Amino acid sequence: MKNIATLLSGGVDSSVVVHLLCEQGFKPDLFYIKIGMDDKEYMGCSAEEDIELAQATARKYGLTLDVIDLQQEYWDSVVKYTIEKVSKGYTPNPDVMCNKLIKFGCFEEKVGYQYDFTATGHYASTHCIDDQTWLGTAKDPLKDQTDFLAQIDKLQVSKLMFPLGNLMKHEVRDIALNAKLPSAKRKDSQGICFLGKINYNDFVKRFLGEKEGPIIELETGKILGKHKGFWFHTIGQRKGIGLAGGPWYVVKKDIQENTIYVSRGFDVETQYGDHFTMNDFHFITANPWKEFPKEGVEIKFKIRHTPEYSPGYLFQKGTQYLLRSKENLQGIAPGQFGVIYDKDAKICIGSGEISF
Ligand SMILES: Nc1ncnc2c1ncn2[C@@H]1O[C@H](COP(=O)(O)OP(=O)(O)OP(=O)(O)O)[C@@H](O)[C@H]1O
Repeated sequence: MKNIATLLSGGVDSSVVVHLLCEQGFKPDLFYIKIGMDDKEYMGCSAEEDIELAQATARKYGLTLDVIDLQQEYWDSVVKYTIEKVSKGYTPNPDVMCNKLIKFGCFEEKVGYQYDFTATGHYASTHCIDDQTWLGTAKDPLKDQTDFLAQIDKLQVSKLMFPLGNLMKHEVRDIALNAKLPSAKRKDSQGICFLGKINYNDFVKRFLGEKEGPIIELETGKILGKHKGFWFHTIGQRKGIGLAGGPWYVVKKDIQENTIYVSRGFDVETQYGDHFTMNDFHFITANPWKEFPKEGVEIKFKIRHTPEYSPGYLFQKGTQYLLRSKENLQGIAPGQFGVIYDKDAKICIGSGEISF
């Protein structure tokens, strides 16, 4: 019998994982990971509510729930990475790092290593091809979370179980309602591990403060207003720029000068690009392409958390990888991960940070 650790958040998805595993005859040990600060200013009381719901689920199935405190580790790794990137003008992705370093990193070192598998409620799948485990996409394209998992490694993926990968979200909700799970009627969580629970700008302000700088129209050079620090803005951003007569989009940032450049209009050319390079490209399981043809390898990719996979070509240039998109892309922001899939978007091959 497989020995399974299950990461339980108190939300609907991971509770359904517990239900499905028990239905299959497993008796998983359940773990809630504490990653936020106890500081109420940051967290409100949602962690307490999460833990109560997780405990209720554990009781319902007669399983044990342990709370694993990884707050310090989270701040030392994920928060540090986030602030470092933001201060250099990049657009970080804390969720990607939380999965790699915390949920499947520190947790594995402290607890997970004692188990054969770790199960989570991520919408993703695993596939065994040629004796190796590969990360696969989820059946529900709206819920697929492989882009958040695209920095995990071969060892991590080989130990993971994603029991929801073959289900649509509405099926998961139905299972939760029919099984009368304590979390059945809970709303979906909104992305970013703990940052989703606080105001992102307040969080950034606490670390980097404010520093006024100009907002300039790219095409005319006209100063249109002021911003409070380039770190509050990201390429492609439309909301929260504070200018009248829009839509305005952030199209460029000058970090040295603390200047934000914007363009106006629904479909302005300066918003678009069709290629980017990635540093330190990370293959999850292996590099499936022994050689890169001159015309590139045909792939699908994502540069942000969207349901669509975009078509493009991947090229290798020394230690860097270059992606050329078949379609124009809006808001290519350095720091985001370019996540690469096979051409049918079935396997998530890996990811690399988009460089300036
Ligand atoms: N604090 C936590 N402790 C333990 N596991 C967690 C925690 N947060 C998330 N997870 C695990 O990671 C998975 C994906 O997390 P995400 O934040 O995307 O939640 P979700 O898709 O809304 O899932 P859920 O409905 O279970 O909260 C969860 O299903 C769960 O298995």
